[in-house]
Amino acid sequence: MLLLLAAACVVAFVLLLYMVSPLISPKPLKLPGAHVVVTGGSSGIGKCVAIECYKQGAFITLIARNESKLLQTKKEIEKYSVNDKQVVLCISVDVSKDYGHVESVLKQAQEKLGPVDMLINCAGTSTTGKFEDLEVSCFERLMAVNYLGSVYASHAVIATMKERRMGRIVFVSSQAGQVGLFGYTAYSPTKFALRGLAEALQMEVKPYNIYVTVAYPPDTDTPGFAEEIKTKPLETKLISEASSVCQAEQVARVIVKDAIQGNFNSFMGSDGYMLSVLTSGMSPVTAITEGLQQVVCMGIFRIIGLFYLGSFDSIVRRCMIQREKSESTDKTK
Ligand SMILES: NC(=O)C1=CN([C@@H]2O[C@H](COP(=O)(O)OP(=O)(O)OC[C@H]3O[C@@H](n4cnc5c(N)ncnc54)[C@H](OP(=O)(O)O)[C@@H]3O)[C@@H](O)[C@H]2O)C=CC1
Ligand SMILES: CCCCCCCCCCCCCCCC(=O)[C@@H](N)CO
Repeated sequence: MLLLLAAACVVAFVLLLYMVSPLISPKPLKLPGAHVVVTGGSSGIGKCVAIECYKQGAFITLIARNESKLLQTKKEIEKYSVNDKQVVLCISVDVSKDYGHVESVLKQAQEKLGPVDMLINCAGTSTTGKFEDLEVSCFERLMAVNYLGSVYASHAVIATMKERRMGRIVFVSSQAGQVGLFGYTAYSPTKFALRGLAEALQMEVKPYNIYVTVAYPPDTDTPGFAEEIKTKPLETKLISEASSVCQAEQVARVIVKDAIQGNFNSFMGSDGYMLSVLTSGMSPVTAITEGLQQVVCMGIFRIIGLFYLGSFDSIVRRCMIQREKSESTDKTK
């Protein structure tokens, strides 16, 4: 009897889940004919995101500073056209400098290609090093580009999206925006900031059928990453080995898929999954099953996470001892 009751409860619960899930899950965005703006679209992840959207029939606006890189990328993207109406527009602007300028170029882009359906904030840069070795200007610069750059572009398109009651905004954060690690004192806070912005903004714009996505890519093989690795402290390199290096095409595919579906969280790989569950906090869910998984897995992932943290601490300690040894032998020479 009791067993029957329990079974009935389970069935009722599952039915309830199915009933409420359409309330939570957004309708997918249709990319064919849509206008997609990609900041940082001339290189790395942004370029691959632009190609992925173009392949699916979107019109693209690329935003970055270097004009020749933009034009070269435009040519590269155009090879993937799926119809002869598609356009790739290039805009050279620094997203971190003057809001008025960013606003006016986005207005021009909308006059040419129509209102923005999806904005992907991918322009960003990274500098690693020990806290005391990084100049304070570096903290200011990274916050300006990675955080304020995303604020400016999003601010410039949100009013039209609200009027049209549709749209997608993507913030490209990082796994370093979910956990603070050795060497990332200047970079991590800029990526954590995007998460706070995204949560608050999502709550404001959800009734207008606008969905916000935060992507947390791991180390990804891009020109930016190649630059970063030149000055990376040994500790940061060793710690980062906990998560493998991804290809930009692969990362872009996941970001575009999640953005189309309106998922708040976008991650890749098993460590990406664990980090996202662990750091889900008060972030919104876009499927009931997502919430359930978080409830069930949080505790066990915390235990796994503590082991990771322990191993990171021992990497840092070993490197410190090694450094001190080599410094003292240097002195005796
Ligand atoms: N690669 C990685 O390992 C990871 C990267 N990320 C994030 O993904 C994003 C892209 O990274 P990635 O592809 O490696 O970077 P790249 O350095 O390869 O590309 C960066 C792009 O952003 C543009 N950009 C940089 N600064 C500005 C600015 N001030 N105004 C306008 N455009 C700008 C660059 O063009 P230009 O210089 O001409 O302006 C370029 O198009 C970044 O936000 C990064 O933090 C997240 C996790 C991992
Ligand atoms: C249970 C929990 C598992 C935890 C696993 C933790 C693994 C952390 C590795 C993080 C690597 C940092 C990526 C930064 C990438 C980035 O943004 C820069 N490359 C930008 O250029």
